[in-house]
Amino acid sequence: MDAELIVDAQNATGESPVWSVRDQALYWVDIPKGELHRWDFNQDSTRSWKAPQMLACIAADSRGGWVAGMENGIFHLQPCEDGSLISTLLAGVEHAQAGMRFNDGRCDRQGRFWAGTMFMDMAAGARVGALYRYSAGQKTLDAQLKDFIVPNGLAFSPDGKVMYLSDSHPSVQQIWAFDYDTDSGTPHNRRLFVDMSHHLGRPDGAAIDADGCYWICGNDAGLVHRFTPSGKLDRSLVVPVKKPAMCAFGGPNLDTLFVTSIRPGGDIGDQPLAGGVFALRPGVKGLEEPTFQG
Ligand SMILES: O=C1O[C@H](CS(=O)(=O)O)[C@@H](O)[C@H](O)[C@H]1O
Repeated sequence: MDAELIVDAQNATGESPVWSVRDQALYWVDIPKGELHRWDFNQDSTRSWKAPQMLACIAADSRGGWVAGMENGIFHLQPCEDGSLISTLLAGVEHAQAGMRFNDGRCDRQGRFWAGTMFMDMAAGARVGALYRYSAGQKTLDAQLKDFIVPNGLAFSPDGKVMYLSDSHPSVQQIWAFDYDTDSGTPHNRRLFVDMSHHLGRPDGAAIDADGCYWICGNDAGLVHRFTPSGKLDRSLVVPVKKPAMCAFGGPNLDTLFVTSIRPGGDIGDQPLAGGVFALRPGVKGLEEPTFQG
């Protein structure tokens, strides 16, 4: 199955693809450039907006616009027709140290926004990242889980009762599953779901399909893996870049797997499409992404 390039975005770090059923469009971000992008399915056209800070993860807000994890907090973003982006701080974060930002994030099936933080100099291996939950009206954020280097791969099972989370750092490369209390929004009973050091690529962004299988980008390996709910590798799909970053189901029938990617600095050698957004037809359908409930 061939991956089709849909946008030659040349993203530095393309992440957080989200299919909007309402707009019939794929939204995603370029983290270090602080850009929000939209690819319109019917027009095959792209628009972009610039945020005032690094922009790491987004979830559609049921009241309009987006909830986003950025450098120093959770923001509301309103992209405007004139090309401007109105950003409003919803809740600030007290990072463990300077030089941190949000990373991967999404809503649970009840519409609470979850996002993790990391120290931007990944090479330092600083275990200072934390996972935060943001619910409407909150003004401050409390860490729900701590001691991550690069929290990533956040996803929720179709019934919302299992939460998945990984750490991408080369020294960790684990994906965990938690029982998730949908009433209180609390993860517990953490256990190893997949040890990615036994598979190709580091775990990056993830998506869940309608069968409850977990799709995870194998960063550095040019692969997107599908794991069954029991943690067994079902298949691996190839993308024409080494660093796929995150995937999301979308398209009118939710049967397309969109994959964003990373364009490393310096000589990109044999990967001219690095940083692009790709579409795959994996033969399974995804689920509509939950919106933030304000
Ligand atoms: O900045 C990020 O980096 C890593 C990818 S990489 O190590 O640069 O290849 C990624 O896992 C993370 O999600 C992203 O925010």
